[in-house]
Amino acid sequence: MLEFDGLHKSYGGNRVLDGVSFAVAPGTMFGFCGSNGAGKTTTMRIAMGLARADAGEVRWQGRPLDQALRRRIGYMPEERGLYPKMRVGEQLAYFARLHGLDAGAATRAAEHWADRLGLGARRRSRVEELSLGNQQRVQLAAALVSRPEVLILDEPFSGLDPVGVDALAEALLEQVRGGVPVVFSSHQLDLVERLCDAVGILARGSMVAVGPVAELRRREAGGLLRVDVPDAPPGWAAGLPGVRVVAERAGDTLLELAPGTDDQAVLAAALRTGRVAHFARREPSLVELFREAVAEPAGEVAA
Ligand SMILES: Nc1ncnc2c1ncn2[C@@H]1O[C@H](COP(=O)(O)OP(=O)(O)OP(=O)(O)O)[C@@H](O)[C@H]1O
Repeated sequence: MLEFDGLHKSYGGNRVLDGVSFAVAPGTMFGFCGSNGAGKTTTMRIAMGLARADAGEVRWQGRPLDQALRRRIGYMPEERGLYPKMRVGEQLAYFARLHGLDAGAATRAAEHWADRLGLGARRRSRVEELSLGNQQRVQLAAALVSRPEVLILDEPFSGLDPVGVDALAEALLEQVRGGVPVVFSSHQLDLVERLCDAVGILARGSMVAVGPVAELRRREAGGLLRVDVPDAPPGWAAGLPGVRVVAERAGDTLLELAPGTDDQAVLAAALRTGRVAHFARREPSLVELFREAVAEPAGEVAA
């Protein structure tokens, strides 16, 4: 297990992390989500020893991370970290050697990952000559080239075109199939939902939701009901007790039911308007879960 355990971190009076805990099992992909400034980068930097936690620790296979263990981690920093003048192939081989591969193995790994990430034709180019998206591919190759046991990636998908996203996603899934735990931060929730076994949402200094996406969606599904009543007049559900109309378009209506509200009463009201084309509980999307999770509780906003 890769375990983030009770991380606290303040910068001056700004409390950024207030007990961040989550775990990533070997062979699983974890999507690390949260608003801008929530503390995702800070959490990853603490894991990599680039920032110091005020309290808490990060462990891999039960051992707190130290510099020796960190050499076994592939890390993609948010600020990126390539040498602009170095050629792509040399750079990748250099990173591989830094992580302990011998010269021959480092060159082979550099070639392999350049090809895998669609950079084969650019191996002799200087990094500064590449587009931003291609520099990003190099950065990812740099994280993979040392055959890491763990991958920690800060927004690896940002700025990639759809082909680049697919190449990166396939490379990461292959690592997962090989038993590597992968944690990556992202604002691209569709990707997180598609790729990740589990997701964590960071807000107000701690993880406000953690678990498999399907489980989180099921857990929150209780309140949402989609009713399609094509013949109903606009506002047909507005006065129903315990019901809030979330959206309504030509009779296709999304309702949020307060706890304890009888959905059969809603069905009866729907039938009174005429034909009911659809009536079902609806699971929220990850975007809706995210919005809900990061929203300030009403009391705190007032405060
Ligand atoms: N070295 C630092 N000194 C002071 N404040 C910092 C430092 N690093 C981060 N912070 C603050 O910590 C908070 C969390 O920043 P962080 O970069 O970890 O967020 P994030 O979740 O990665 O955001 P984003 O999604 O925008 O990348 C922010 O308020 C930021 O200003």
